[in-house]
Amino acid sequence: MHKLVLIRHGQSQWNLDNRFSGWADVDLTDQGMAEAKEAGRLLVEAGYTFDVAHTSVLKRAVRTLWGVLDAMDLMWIPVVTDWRLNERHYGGLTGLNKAETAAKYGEDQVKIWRRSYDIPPPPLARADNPSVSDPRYALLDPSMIPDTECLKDTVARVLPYWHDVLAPAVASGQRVLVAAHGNSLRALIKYLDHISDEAIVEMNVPNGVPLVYEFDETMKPLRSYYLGDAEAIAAKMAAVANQGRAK
Ligand SMILES: O=C(O)[C@@H](CO)OP(=O)(O)O
Repeated sequence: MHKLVLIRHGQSQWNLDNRFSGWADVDLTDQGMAEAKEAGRLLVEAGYTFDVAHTSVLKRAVRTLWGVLDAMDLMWIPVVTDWRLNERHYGGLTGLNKAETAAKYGEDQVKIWRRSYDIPPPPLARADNPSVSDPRYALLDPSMIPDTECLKDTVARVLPYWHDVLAPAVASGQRVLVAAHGNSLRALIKYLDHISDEAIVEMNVPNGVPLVYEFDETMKPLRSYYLGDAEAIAAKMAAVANQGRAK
């Protein structure tokens, strides 16, 4: 049997401020860093260790990974950063307050923008897209840099990373940790658990909680589970869902 551990970053400043983040490079709050350390502690307690870690090119995921690895005394393992693990691009909503956006456009519209499978938020104008001139994407063909993304678009970049990089590593026996984002993880989870386009709308990933996947020898997912207190995890998931309320 093979195992893989996924973790969404801890609370970011814009999670706290309830703003759409997407590709904006927002840092963790002190609580977010504490969540990362606690996740590392839980992983040690449950007997986990890792040979390699993968994360996005956004500091809230990178720093979460650092916190987890620090708590596990594993800061020496190889770390691979890749833009394909980035959060879903939030287009023209990036930086806006979610509750204010819901008050202006309605909660239903915000839920469509946040959670529908194939309806993207309004795009950024190319000239206003800071990622185009961001050095971290300099090696990317500019046509690959999105101006907005729906979850389907995120699936289209996350799955090649799964098939080409992550799944072969796990299948070869490496113990892999992935620190990423709510929607890049929803993209992967949708694929691994065969979740329908309709059902994925109601699925929210809590901040800073390790999610373990078990696979058979052919990399067929057998089961998955979060580590930690079930009630606290359910409360964190509900809090994520409620971010789209007008209040
Ligand atoms: O703002 C974002 O980029 C994401 C994750 O924090 O939010 P949401 O849960 O609304 O998709």
